[in-house]
Amino acid sequence: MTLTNPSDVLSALIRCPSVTPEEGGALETLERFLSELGFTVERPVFSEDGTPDIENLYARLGNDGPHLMFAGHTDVVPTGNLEGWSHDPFGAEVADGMLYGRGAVDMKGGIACFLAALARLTGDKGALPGSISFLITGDEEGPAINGTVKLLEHAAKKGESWDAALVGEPTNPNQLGDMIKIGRRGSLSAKLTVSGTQGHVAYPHLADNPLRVANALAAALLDPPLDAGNERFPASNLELTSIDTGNPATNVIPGSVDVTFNIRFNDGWSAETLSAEIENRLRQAADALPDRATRGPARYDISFQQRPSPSFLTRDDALIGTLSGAVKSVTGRMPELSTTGGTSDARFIKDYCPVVEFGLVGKTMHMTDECVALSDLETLTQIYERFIVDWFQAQEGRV
Ligand SMILES: N[C@@H](CCC[C@H](NC(=O)CCC(=O)O)C(=O)O)C(=O)O
Ligand SMILES: [Zn+2]
Ligand SMILES: [Zn+2]
Repeated sequence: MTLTNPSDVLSALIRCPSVTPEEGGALETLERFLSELGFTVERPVFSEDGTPDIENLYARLGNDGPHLMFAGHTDVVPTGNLEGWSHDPFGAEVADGMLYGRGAVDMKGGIACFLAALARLTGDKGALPGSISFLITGDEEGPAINGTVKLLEHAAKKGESWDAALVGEPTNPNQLGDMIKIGRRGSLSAKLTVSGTQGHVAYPHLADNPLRVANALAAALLDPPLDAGNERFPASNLELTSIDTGNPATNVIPGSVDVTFNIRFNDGWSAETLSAEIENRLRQAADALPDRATRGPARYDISFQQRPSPSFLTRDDALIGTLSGAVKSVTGRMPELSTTGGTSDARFIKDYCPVVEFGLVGKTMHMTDECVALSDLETLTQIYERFIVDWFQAQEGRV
């Protein structure tokens, strides 16, 4: 195997079953590869009550600035139904020009391409005109508590600082060159509990069905829409994720119901203003309920997630321009600058340096038969190579 070949690197990583929170040998493999390239590697483990211990990796090549960070994760989501896979999810099998395996695109593939790009650059041209770091967690797909956020704090405490960061998440919807992510919407989850009075379905006047109230309150959450979006971000969106009474019987009115939902919000909101809006909508909907004269006011409780994700937007035009230029020069396509989709660990990195995201095609991420075209691995490696060279050159121009 050779480190300049991204499919060799990716195959080795896919063969490590690193389903969150298991390290699965993936960080160990990466450490070996990075050490071969001359990186100084650290493997801190972070812990917190109520969460699994998580292994992480921070590696640096070079001692001087400018300093570019590549960030990502080696943990992967579970395989799901094994019968849905036509290839071993940890076998790294190749068929018809596609490399199969969990993490192929999300995002061991991105890591493999960046590592191969560096192996080519350091092999061809020797020392870098600055430093490059890998900031890699084993806790992106999980609670994200013992991962990137703590790794950044840990490295910064030791005196590390960065001029820019590239996250290698799969940002392209259909083909390489489609899309760069320059920001992310925020994420806020919540649970609404509505209490009623349990009873017999044939005697509803003796009970107080919480589902009737929950139905009205949920409708008020969904309509009107939170906003229409703006030139920077798509519209904010509230999705119901569960309505659960825990009631297995068909002839019992349940005593209470939990309604859970998640909101993806743009930069018109903060978690605080959004929580206030939700509380306000619930209050108004509860006050407007008909037929509560005999049963009294609706009884409900709303609780919001402890650690919501903020929205963010990268405003470093030079960084975005360098990445877009690298994508265009290799693929011939000018990528869309987007803030669509989910959130990512870039939400933590943005507190330390400007951050942009570009990786593989995300079509099969989290699915059975996750796979990547071998040709995409080669193209992304060339894009990363171009980006690294151009970024360091642009830094010289800045001095
Ligand atoms: N589990 C973590 C973080 C969840 C992050 C997740 N991101 C994606 O699925 C990426 C998809 C994309 O790039 O559009 C999400 O948005 O839920 C946590 O909850 O902290
Ligand atoms: Zn990912
Ligand atoms: Zn993922």
